[in-house]
Amino acid sequence: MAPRVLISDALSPAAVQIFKDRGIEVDFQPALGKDKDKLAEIIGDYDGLAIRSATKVTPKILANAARLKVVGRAGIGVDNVDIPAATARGVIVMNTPFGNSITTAEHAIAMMFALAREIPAADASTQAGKWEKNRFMGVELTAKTLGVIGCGNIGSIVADRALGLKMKVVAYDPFLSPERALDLGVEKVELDELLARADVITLHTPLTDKTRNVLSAEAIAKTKKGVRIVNCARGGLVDEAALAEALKSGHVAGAAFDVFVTEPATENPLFGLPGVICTPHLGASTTEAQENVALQVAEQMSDYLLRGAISNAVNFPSITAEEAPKLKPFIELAEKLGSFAGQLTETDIKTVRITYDGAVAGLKIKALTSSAVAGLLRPALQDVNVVSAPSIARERGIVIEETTREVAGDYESLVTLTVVTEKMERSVSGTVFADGRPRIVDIKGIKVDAEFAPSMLYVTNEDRPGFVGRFASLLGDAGLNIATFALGRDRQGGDAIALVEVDGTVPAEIIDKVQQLPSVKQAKPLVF
Ligand SMILES: NC(=O)c1ccc[n+]([C@@H]2O[C@H](COP(=O)([O-])OP(=O)(O)OC[C@H]3O[C@@H](n4cnc5c(N)ncnc54)[C@H](O)[C@@H]3O)[C@@H](O)[C@H]2O)c1
Ligand SMILES: O=C(O)[C@H](O)COP(=O)(O)O
Repeated sequence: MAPRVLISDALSPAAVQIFKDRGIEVDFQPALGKDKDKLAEIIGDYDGLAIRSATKVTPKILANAARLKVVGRAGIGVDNVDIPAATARGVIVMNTPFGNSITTAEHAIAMMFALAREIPAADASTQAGKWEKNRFMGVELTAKTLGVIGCGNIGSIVADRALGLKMKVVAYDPFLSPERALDLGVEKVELDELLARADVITLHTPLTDKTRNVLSAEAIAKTKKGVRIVNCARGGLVDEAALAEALKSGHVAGAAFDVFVTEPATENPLFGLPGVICTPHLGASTTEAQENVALQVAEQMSDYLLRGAISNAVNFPSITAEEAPKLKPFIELAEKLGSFAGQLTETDIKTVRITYDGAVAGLKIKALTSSAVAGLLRPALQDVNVVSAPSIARERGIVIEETTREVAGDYESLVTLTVVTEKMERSVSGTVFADGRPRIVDIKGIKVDAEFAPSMLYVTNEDRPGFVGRFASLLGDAGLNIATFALGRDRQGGDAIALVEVDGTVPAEIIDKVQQLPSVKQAKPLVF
């Protein structure tokens, strides 16, 4: 069945065409994001949800989204998506981190000019027939200091444009390296120095616990008298009430805001104050940027839904379309090794150790580890997948350790999963042969060679004559056909293992009878 995608925000229709061209069914309902009840009602029918900022992907929406595999944000900020809730439900969340950066930077520069020359007020006055030539006395930007708070993708484009305007640029960003600052031609400073020196301040950070109210009443008090403030990043970076006071007192000469604490902003402390210019979250709204992000998100979502390739996911490592087919058999192997160990583990898992030997060590092992952990947890928790597994394991205090060794041993690639509980430590290893099928090759240090089959019996016993005959007769008498039989032992007369593929499920009473056979230590049904 073709995957189905819902577009619930005003994306460029270019996205619809991409989905169709890729063979994905698509419903374009650009106003649906504002109707959360309707969205909750229909989201269960879709594998993918493409959004901008109007759709709020809440735990309630996710709870109804049984089929949902991916949320694609045509834009940058994913603060309208509950990422932990999506991750816990195994939903990939991806964005388009660069597609609207230039456009948004241009909006910030436009806002700075609009403030410097009071263009909106001058326009309104002129069109009202007032010709107030003496009312509007602007400031020149050349040689003024621009303070950039957050010098990432957008902040650095703004800095570049400002340098082109012959401004001096100082930047506050704890993650900006001195080398990058030098490359950009900006001066890296602490926040207090930026506040003291900037004629214009522009914000370009995400909204986090650290950046909320980065321009608080206290910070605004440290700015130069006559400073102008531009916010085209996120509402909440500036204390709106404190800024309103500073505008009224004349300490701040102007503020140009594209984003607000509450959006849509129908009322706000800044509205109507002198020197205030507002736009309705238009930073990314140009034909070019919207086309970029729509095309990109549709490609990314299609690649994931059709080929398992992951790019720009905020809750999972990237996997390219080239890597995906190479990873696929190893993802299956890791997941099955995890499942094998999970079905045999009855007590709390403390640590999971995964070792990648040989060629597999060069693949995206994060994805493999996540698959192994998903397989391991699934016997206990049905609702876990490769995206949610690491966070669920973390919540349960399970330590995950990974080791890679590029040198190959007996196998070109070998994946070994070791589970440590309070009572025991159990290892299982597997590989993928040229046929692309995963195989178990070692259990607790005993060599075997078995494929994973839908219904299997795992038996450990003492290596004594007669076991195989008795065991096979027991299954035969019960009408159970043995499809494949893999045996291994550590030494003659030592510990032995049998991994047996049977047609159909093995009834519990037969497992009990196997368990009672002489020399048998453990008998366990396994399903894959
Ligand atoms: N108005 C719009 O329509 C619009 C459009 C696009 C993006 N945005 C918003 O613009 C913001 C920036 O986007 P970007 O693509 O440049 O992001 P980015 O991740 O490339 O850059 C953010 C920068 O902020 C810095 N930062 C993080 N914490 C900081 C802190 N405590 N103090 C100072 N700096 C800090 C980071 O180091 C990074 O360099 C985001 O919030 C994004 O959602 C708004
Ligand atoms: O984070 C973003 O990309 C911007 O805030 C743009 O939001 P929008 O897609 O709703 O215009």
